[in-house]
Amino acid sequence: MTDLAIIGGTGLATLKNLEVTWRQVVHTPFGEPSCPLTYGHLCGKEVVFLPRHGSGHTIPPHKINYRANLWALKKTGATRVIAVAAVGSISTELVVSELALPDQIIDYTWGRGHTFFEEDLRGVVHVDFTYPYCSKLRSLLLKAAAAAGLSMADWVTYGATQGPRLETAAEIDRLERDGCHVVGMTGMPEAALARELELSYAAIAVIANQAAGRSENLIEMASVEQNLNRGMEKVRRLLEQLIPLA
Ligand SMILES: CSC[C@H]1O[C@H](OP(=O)(O)O)[C@H](O)[C@@H]1O
Ligand code: HPA
Repeated sequence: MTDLAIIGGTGLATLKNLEVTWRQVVHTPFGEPSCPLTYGHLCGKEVVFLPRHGSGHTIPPHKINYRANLWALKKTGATRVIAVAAVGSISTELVVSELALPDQIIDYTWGRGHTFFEEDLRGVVHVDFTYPYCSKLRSLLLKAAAAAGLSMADWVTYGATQGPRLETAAEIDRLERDGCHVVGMTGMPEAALARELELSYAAIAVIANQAAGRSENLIEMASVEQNLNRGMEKVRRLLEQLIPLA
C-alpha cells in the first residue's frame, strides 16, 4: 500500500534513488495529471512520485493541472503528500541551496483551477485552512533534517506568485511587507487542494536564488540550476532519513 506521495518540482523531475516498479496513466474528472504516476521503493518504502511540471519539465506553473495531480494522488490511496518546491529567498536569513519548511502561505495566484468544491452535493463547502501544512508531517521532516545534519528554518511564510515571469524588486518588497520569507509559483493552489481532499501535506522549500532585488545580480537560470543541484542533494539526504520515521 502506497500511503506516501512525493511531488517533485523544479530540479526534481526524477527521484534518483527511487527503485521504480511501475508507471500508471491516470485520468481524472479534472483532466490529465502532469504525467503518469511513478511507483517505486525509496529506501525500502513504497512511494508514488509525480513531478508537477511533467517528466520533461514542460508545464509552466500557471498551466499545471493541480486538481488532476492531487486527485490522481488521492486515488492511489496515498494519505500523505510531501511536496518539494524551489523558492527565492526574501529573508536574508535564508541562504541559497539550503532547505526551509514553510508553515504559512500567502496566495497571490489567480485564474487557476483552485478548488474541488465548485458544485457539491453538500452545498457550499469552506474547508479550514488556518494552518495550511500538516503539523505531524512537518515534525517528521524536522526530525529527519536533524538526523541528516541539515538546517531547515521552520518559521517560513511562502508567497505564491502567478509566474511564469519572476517578480519585480518592488513586488518582492511588497511580499516582504506582507510577511513572506520565500517566494515560489506552485505552492497554491496545491496546498489548498490537498486540504480539500483531506490529504496531509507539507512542503520542503529549496532556496534556488535570492529573490528579485535582494542581491546585486539579476536572477540567472544557470546559477539557479547550480544552487538547486546542491539543494536537491540535501532533499535526497532528508528523504532518506524521513522514510524510516514515516
Ligand atoms: C526560477 S525557477 C522558478 C520555478 O521554480 C519553482 O518551481 P517548483 O515550485 O515547481 O519547484 C517555481 O515555483 C517556478 O515554477
Ligand atoms: O525568485 C523566485 N520567484 C518565484 N519563484 C521562484 N522559484 C524559485 N525562485 C523563485
